[in-house]
Amino acid sequence: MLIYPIECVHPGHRHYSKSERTYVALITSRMDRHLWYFQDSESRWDGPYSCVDNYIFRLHVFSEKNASDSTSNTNTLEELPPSLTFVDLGVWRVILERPNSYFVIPGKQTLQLWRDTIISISGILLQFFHDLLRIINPWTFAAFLIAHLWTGIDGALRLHLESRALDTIERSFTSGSPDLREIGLAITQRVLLLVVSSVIYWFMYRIQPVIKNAIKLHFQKRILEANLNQDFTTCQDNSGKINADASEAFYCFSEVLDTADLIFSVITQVGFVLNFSRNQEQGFVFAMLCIAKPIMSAIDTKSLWDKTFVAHITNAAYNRSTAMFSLATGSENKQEVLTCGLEDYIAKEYTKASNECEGIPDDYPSTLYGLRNTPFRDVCIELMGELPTIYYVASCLSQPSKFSISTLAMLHQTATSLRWTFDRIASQNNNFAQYMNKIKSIYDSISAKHENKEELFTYPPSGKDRNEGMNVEFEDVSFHYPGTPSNKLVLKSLSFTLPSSSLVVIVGANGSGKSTLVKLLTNLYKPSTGTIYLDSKPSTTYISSSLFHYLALLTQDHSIFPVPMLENITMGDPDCEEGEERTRRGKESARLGGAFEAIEKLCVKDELKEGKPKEDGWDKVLHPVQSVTCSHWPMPEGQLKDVMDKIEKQLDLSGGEKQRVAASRTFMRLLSGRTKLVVVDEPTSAMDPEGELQLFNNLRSMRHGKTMVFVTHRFGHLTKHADLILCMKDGELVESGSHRELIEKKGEYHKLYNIQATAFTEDVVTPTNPPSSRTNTLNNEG
Ligand SMILES: Nc1ncnc2c1ncn2[C@@H]1O[C@H](COP(=O)(O)OP(=O)(O)OP(=O)(O)O)[C@@H](O)[C@H]1O
Repeated sequence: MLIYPIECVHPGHRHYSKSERTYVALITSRMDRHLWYFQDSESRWDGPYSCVDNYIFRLHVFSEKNASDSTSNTNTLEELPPSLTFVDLGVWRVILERPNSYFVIPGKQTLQLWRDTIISISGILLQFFHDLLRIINPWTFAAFLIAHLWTGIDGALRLHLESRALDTIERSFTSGSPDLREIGLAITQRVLLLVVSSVIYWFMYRIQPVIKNAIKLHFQKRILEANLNQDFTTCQDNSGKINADASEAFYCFSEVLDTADLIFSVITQVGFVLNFSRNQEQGFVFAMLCIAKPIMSAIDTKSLWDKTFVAHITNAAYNRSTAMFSLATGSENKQEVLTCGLEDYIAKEYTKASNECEGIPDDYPSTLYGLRNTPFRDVCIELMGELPTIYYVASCLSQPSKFSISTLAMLHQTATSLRWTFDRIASQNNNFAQYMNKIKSIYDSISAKHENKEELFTYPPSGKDRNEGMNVEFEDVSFHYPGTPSNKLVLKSLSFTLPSSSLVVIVGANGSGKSTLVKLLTNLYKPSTGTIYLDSKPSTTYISSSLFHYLALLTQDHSIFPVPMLENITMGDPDCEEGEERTRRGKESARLGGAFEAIEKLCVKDELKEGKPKEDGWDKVLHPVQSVTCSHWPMPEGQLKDVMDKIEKQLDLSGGEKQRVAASRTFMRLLSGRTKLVVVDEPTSAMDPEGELQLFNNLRSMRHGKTMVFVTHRFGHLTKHADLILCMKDGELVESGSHRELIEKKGEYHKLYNIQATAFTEDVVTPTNPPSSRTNTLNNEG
């Protein structure tokens, strides 16, 4: 089941109960109600964030009319705090920090940005280089550094040699007797410089991939560890997501080196200019005029990158056309698009929406922001660029005897190099700030902290009987999902006890809080108020990892991992000793979970591995990570395409079979013998009735020494075995007791139960089972 990109989302999170996902799909596919629209709070931009960073976008509800009448930008934000302001640029709304004063000295902001960036990142930069020195061999590091810095000297050296060569040639022409030795020496030096530079650049580009890979692997490992150490609550929160990209670390390094080169270039080139101008009358003035334009454009850039901002698309028609485009192109939507006959509808809606936003630019906000400048500034800067030539021509006209071709050529060369270097400074300014932010975000991510600071004890507590399941006690527990703006309670004042080794069934209507209860039971979330006691100690006082060691959780959201099928199952008990025993247990678990036959069926001949008869289904990786890339897409017909198709070929299992694999993983965990609490949350939605019955029977057969909790809408198989049934409604525990007690109460449980019972008794009418003799199978169970 898919959620279309035009979806209803709670602000700040994207979670639904299982049934809500269905309702959203229904609402969006029928289009007969309000169209709920969500502005993506994740489309964030790099930049030095401060208060804008955590600004939460509000859910905005458009009526269908609003959505179609949407060429104008709509204000989808909560009232902005006074320190923020916004500007609409094309389809974008850009939220910025309000400037302290509208009169800004040109260049002041740029200089402030440099200062702030340097102050805020100097510590991190030191740590970054300290880490790099540990990752990269010091000799390679030094060689790479020197090669990089060479690019800074290279320009000035070339200018120097060129000036010497030109000077010698001019002197030869004017004197009438060429100084061949001098000319030869100048040319040789220049050739030597070219050779040395080429070798250095060759070396630099050769070792660059090696260094890049070492840095990426190092930071990838640290990001992986940070992700693994992150607790569930933080990981569910958008702002807590670890989004850092390890490959960026190398580019950050490269950016720091580029900046160092640049500084070096500036110093050496300015040095050359000063030296050169010492020998030329008015040379110094000329040099200053050369750099006036680049300096001016460097410090007075009207760029968005030197501002703290968040940009988001507020043009509803634009968002709608994007949504329609993704509906048409996403392979995950294809089935529903075809079967609902949505082709014409999507094409029509796309055209309608894209017509509405025609002519409204959607370029990057920073580009659009730059276009707001008046032409006056550009004209002034361009005119400044002409000053050196005007100045030189004027001085030649006033003193023609001083005219020299070589000086003119050199001054021209110098002016070009200087301009180029200063232009680089203008663009480097933004890049440097961006990349420094990236380093910061990488380090922020890898130092993400655990939420629970009180963890004191390891589970199980001393004195716990090995043959007993976990005792669970809820004392006045309420819960709201962290980050939900309204703090709406999803569970309200729950108090109950699940005795050790009992079999408990939780029932209730959709959205009543069953799965949330499961997340609290398994310690994924902590209660907002109240206490959960696990074997008489508050759950928050246990070290989470030690507690998880004794838990087994099976839900319908379990996934197939991108590893071989057998490993997919044996990962249920990572502590199981490698080798034959692990394989035996894996296969035994597959039998118990009902996945054995499905996995055996995966046995196929691997056409690429010549001579290898058949690949074992147990070794098959169902959803391998993408490993193939090609030069053309789609690949033209031919042998190369055949090879690619074979590499790409994938097998798949049915939904029910995948659930069986996930169940097998849980059995692997149960076979470890240490599990004390088993929680099963509707894991059989896609299974056939026989498979479901078998799974529940197999789970029950292993209940010795375990407390077992089942969440289910299908009561038949389980309730008659339950020691305790908890019936939930709107986040409250409305009834609890045995099946018989709850039926006798004639309350919520009785109502839910009877709906299922009636469905069976009214519909199953066969010649051997005439209406008069209908049997109420389910009621008889009670
Ligand atoms: N991650 C989340 N953040 C915020 N609210 C959530 C989150 N997950 C669920 N909810 C809300 O909590 C309520 C209870 O959801 P829960 O999944 O516990 O219900 P349920 O009883 O398991 O429903 P179903 O039978 O449909 O699976 C729902 O109203 C849902 O919108």
